Amino acid sequence: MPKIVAARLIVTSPGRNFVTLKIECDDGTSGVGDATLNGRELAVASYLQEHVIPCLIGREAHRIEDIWQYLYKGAYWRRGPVTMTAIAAVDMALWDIKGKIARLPVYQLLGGAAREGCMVYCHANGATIEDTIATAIRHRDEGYRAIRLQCGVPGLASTYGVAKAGQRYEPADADLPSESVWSTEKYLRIVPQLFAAAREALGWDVHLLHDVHHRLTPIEAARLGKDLEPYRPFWIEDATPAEDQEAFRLIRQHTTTPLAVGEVFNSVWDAKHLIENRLIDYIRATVVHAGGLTHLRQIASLADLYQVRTGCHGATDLSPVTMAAALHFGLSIPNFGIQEHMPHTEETDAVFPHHYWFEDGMMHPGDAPGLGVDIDEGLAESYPYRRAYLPVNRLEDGTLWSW
Ligand SMILES: O=C(O)C(=O)C[C@H](O)[C@H](O)CO
Ligand SMILES: [Mg+2]
Repeated sequence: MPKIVAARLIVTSPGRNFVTLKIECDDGTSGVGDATLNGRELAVASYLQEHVIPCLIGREAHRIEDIWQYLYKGAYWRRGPVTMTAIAAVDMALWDIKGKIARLPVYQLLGGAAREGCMVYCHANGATIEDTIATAIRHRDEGYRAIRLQCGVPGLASTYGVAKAGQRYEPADADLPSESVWSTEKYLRIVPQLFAAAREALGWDVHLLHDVHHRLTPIEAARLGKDLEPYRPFWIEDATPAEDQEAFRLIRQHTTTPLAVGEVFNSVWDAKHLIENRLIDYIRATVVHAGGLTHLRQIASLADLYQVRTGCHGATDLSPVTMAAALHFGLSIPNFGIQEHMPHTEETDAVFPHHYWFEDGMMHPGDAPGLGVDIDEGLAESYPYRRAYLPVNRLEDGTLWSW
């Protein structure tokens, strides 16, 4: 049985920060795991370096479940984004190692392909409705079958999901948190207009999605859901902050627009009430922030009992290692719904050579043994870490609000 002899962290910033864990075994096999927590990268790196790596040395790499339980129960302090991201990195690297030793892609170890590929959604954003729709048309022509629409809000200088003129959208945009101003009233006027224009321009054969990004109260979210019903959105996401889980019952009572929640969740316990009470339709927990493949499978299994499907988070702050793991996961589970796909920059793709591919609106993890993604450590070294924060958000009167 291969034993873990070394584990090290690679922190790199090819345009944005990524933390990667590489585990090495005495038979020469190695595996990689993503440990990136946007804006809090070094907290996870330090947790791994100081508290996890010393416990890994000498353990049998094949005992994934036991190592998971050891790191979770053995820490005494459970859950939380830093802990669960660190455990996820170890878990991904161990599945990668197991696949390489078995000479099988990870999805085969998880039960094999349950579908031909994973339907993905991309992002269309623009300062105006017209700009957003022009981008959506381009993405549809590239083959995407599902597109998330976000547009600027007249009267607000910036909003979540919309890039500055001529730039790619990247939320961690400054050395210290930048501040944006938010108006629910202005926002609720524009989004139904965006969806009406999108159906007019794109027709009905493409799925349309929208991310509220935690900014509405339950009754405002209910109104948005109702207003969007005529345009049949695939989902609205994070309609209200999910700490207040009963709030989703109120939203549900008013609208049939499907609800997606959970990109900030890190444990099945965060999702249990929402799932068991049928308060959501899609669970967005991800491999990297929810304890790796081992724990995300548990979340998906619970969700499957209640006909809740997965819609894993896949923004650019999740590295190509997570993207690969998400595709192995999505291909193999019974209740896959959709996977977010926000392509990485060329610099990031070069640092993380990978085998996954996109065709005709679907992605596939490829058939390389393990996760099918690696890290070019020499190239990674040429992009040193740069501190970067997510913005904060305030109402027009200065009240701090959810970003
Ligand atoms: O991709 C999404 O749906 C997001 O909401 C992206 C998040 O803002 C981003 O990952 C935060 O780091
Ligand atoms: Mg989101």
